[in-house]
Amino acid sequence: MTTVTVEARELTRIYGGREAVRDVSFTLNKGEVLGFLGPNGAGKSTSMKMLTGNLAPSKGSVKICGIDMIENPKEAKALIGYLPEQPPLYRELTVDEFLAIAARLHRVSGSHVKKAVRIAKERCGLTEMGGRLIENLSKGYQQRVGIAQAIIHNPMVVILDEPTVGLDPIQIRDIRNLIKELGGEHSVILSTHILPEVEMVCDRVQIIHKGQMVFNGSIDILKQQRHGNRLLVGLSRAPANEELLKIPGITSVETLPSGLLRVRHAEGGAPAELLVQAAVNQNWGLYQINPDQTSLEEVFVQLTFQEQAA
Ligand SMILES: Nc1ncnc2c1ncn2[C@@H]1O[C@H](COP(=O)(O)OP(=O)(O)OP(=O)(O)O)[C@@H](O)[C@H]1O
Repeated sequence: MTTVTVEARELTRIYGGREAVRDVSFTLNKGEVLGFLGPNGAGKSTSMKMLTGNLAPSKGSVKICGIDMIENPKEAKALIGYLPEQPPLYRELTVDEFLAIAARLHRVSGSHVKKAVRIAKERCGLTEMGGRLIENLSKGYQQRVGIAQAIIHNPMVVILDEPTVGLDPIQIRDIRNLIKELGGEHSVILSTHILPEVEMVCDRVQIIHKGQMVFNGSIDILKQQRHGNRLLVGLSRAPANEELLKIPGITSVETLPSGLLRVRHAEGGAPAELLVQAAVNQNWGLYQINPDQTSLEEVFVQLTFQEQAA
């Protein structure tokens, strides 16, 4: 049975008469990692703050495991772990000291604090770092400490706002792996402006643009959009485009600067086999044929453009 952990309904936030977030609704199930994707200024942080009870919505509601954030904020917040965009770290403390304080703030009972700190450190790859001052850690390790404080009370829902910003590629890879692992036991909402990050880490994605949701679906649907209806074809003795257009299903042919041909085909049509047969029969010198994927960036532009045009 799927357990709904987060239910957001028509979340709206108005700043000085301007809607920073408008009518954002979604549900999140146990174990899912949801990507909350959007360019800078789209309204991600504002949404994260409303979801975590740090900012009151102008309209709409949030329920965490069925508990209403406005009616029962204490109970609802206890089920959430939150890493804000600016991690709340006491840099002059050691990792152990800081995590012990975070545990107490999250109401972990005195006798369980030590164990909670140990488990959070283990899960975040910080076991060897307990005695180190936070200010002396690399940014990647500081971010791990930020995630460790978010999961110290073993919350149902973990909300991470742009957790990989400012990290180097290795640190980014490590943090993404850690987020994936968290998804097994917790529900995770990952706010990010990086499309490949969502593809690597998330099961589901929501795209927010100018405060409104423009896409809400499984990561597979987003990936399918990337495949589009295009093939990249290399022919060393390419015929005139008209010859290729005679192949059933092919709707257009474009020669790219690299010499490759971008062949578009009708929705559902798969002319690759016919094209290969024709190339062999007519000695066109076929040396490459593969799907021409739309980048996630292109998909994003298409989705946000559709929204603007609507
Ligand atoms: N306290 C505030 N007062 C007025 N406007 C605000 C406030 N906080 C955010 N905004 C505006 O609301 C919009 C959404 O901001 P938000 O920080 O939620 O976006 P974001 O997607 O998280 O972007 P970023 O990744 O750059 O933080 C922006 O236009 C921002 O300028």
